[in-house]
Amino acid sequence: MAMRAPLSDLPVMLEEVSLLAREVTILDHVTLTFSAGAPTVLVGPNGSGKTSLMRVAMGLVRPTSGRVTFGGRSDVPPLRRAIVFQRPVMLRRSAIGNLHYALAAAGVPRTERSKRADELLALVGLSGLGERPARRMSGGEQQRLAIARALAKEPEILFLDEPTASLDPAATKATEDIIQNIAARGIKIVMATHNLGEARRLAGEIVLMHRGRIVEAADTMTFFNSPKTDAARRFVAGELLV
Ligand SMILES: Nc1ncnc2c1ncn2[C@@H]1O[C@H](COP(=O)(O)OP(=O)(O)OP(=O)(O)O)[C@@H](O)[C@H]1O
Repeated sequence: MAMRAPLSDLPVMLEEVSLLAREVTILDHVTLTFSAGAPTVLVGPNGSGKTSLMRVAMGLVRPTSGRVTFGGRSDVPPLRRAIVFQRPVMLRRSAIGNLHYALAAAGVPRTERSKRADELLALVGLSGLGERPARRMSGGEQQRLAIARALAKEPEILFLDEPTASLDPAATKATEDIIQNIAARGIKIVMATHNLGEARRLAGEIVLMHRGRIVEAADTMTFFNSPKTDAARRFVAGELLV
């Protein structure tokens, strides 16, 4: 059995987090908590800071100021956190080969890897495609394989950056089903999307970002039915936030 960290990374808390790059403010005093439970969906215009927020919350980037803690501790290595980027890069191997690599990196013993890889492929609906060269798979298949790969380390929290961007409706539905399935297993999902229908379908809570700030954070019903800020009202109505 792989050794399990005895402590939880949850909740992931950002307190007054700001991030500057070359004097440009990318995140501006963001305070937000990701707790176990239904998915948190990040929405907001291009460049509003969704990806940057996830990178900071994952612990990949240190904020310029403010604090990030994982289960109350700082500087916790990302053993129980995973992120799938918008354009995941696969190794030049089969789908199964990619999963074996991730399982080895996660410390899963060699004798258990084949069984686990098969389970992960099934979880993302790719059973039967294990021998395909990963880089030859379709965009939607690669996105699902990337999710399976991220699950190899049995994360408590999984960050997904626009997992259905550029997918057609059928592939989007398949990916949404997988996300719901993962959430139902008790893994906290935090994801960015530009698809408000998807946000409505998947989210327990919605966080609207604009110019590096959180302009509204509320449970999904409240966000869509009675947004408090003018920006959120306009966003929900489909107007452009500039
Ligand atoms: N390392 C960096 N150096 C300079 N600027 C950066 C850096 N990282 C991000 N930015 C800028 O910060 C802003 C926020 O980017 P981010 O990718 O977080 O936004 P986003 O909300 O995820 O956007 P999108 O919806 O387009 O994916 C953008 O203007 C981006 O160009």
